[in-house]
Amino acid sequence: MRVSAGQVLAVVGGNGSGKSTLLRILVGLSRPTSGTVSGRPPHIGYVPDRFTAHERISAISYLTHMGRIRGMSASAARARGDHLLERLSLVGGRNAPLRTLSKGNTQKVALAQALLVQPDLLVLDEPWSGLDASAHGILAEFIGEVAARGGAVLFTDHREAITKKHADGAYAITDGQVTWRGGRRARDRASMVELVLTMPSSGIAPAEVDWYALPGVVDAARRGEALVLRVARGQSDAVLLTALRKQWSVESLAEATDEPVSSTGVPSTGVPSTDVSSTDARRNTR
Ligand SMILES: Nc1ncnc2c1ncn2[C@@H]1O[C@H](COP(=O)(O)OP(=O)(O)OP(=O)(O)O)[C@@H](O)[C@H]1O
Repeated sequence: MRVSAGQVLAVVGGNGSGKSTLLRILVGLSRPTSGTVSGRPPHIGYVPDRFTAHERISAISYLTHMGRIRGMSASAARARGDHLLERLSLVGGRNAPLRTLSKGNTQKVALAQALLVQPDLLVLDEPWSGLDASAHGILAEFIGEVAARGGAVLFTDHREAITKKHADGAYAITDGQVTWRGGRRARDRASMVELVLTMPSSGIAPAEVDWYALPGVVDAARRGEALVLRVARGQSDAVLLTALRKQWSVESLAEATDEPVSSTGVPSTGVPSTDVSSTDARRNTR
């Protein structure tokens, strides 16, 4: 199974087929008996299928606490938490103790905690369950925003209509086997740009850059003298700025094609996509 930056993917399958288990393995909460996960990005947002909140702590105190655990300052975490709860229209208010919240409102707090730090990978286990119609729209906005920034999103849902509407593609789990069900690549393509960098005419060699460490870069490869980067549209300005500061010249910037720029690529310290492979999943490569 492969989850690329900028993609929104669904995992579908019947009750008990192993969707939640696969997601827990992906985020690192469960260890697979066999198989590996590679390329997990630094910031992962996760909404579990069950979010038990029998706590006295208020919604905003909980979010502030979670933000602090993830390295945010208390004031930044509180401000971000407030912003997210406001967008989600939390009924009961930010100061409501978690244990007094309804299922849907608890789900909103779970969603907010996953988005406190902008995630490179957002993993949502049946995120629509319990949410009302207006919150459905906000959830779709959040998913779109993460993907537009070059993050990957993976979610589960039982309903075909939800999967078709929100995902670029889907993996299905049947009898312990993960298979690619296909999908569209439109969002992925539209949100990627190809940036071609060359040596400056001054002849001064540009500085080395770990391109994969820059947010939004999903591919980097040499093409002759040039360096070709595939970058999420939302991050292309920042990547461009870094390139110019490191003495590269910009030859072109265009909408990316469907194909990766190269299969060989530039050696990286980070990996731009997350792979999950197991004895079973390996038989079904995309
Ligand atoms: N690959 C696997 N090998 C062994 N056990 C598994 C595997 N995948 C899932 N299970 C077990 O199957 C049970 C159900 O799995 P899980 O909760 O992941 O299913 P699900 O598809 O999310 O179900 P639901 O749609 O009802 O939420 C769990 O007890 C889990 O430990």
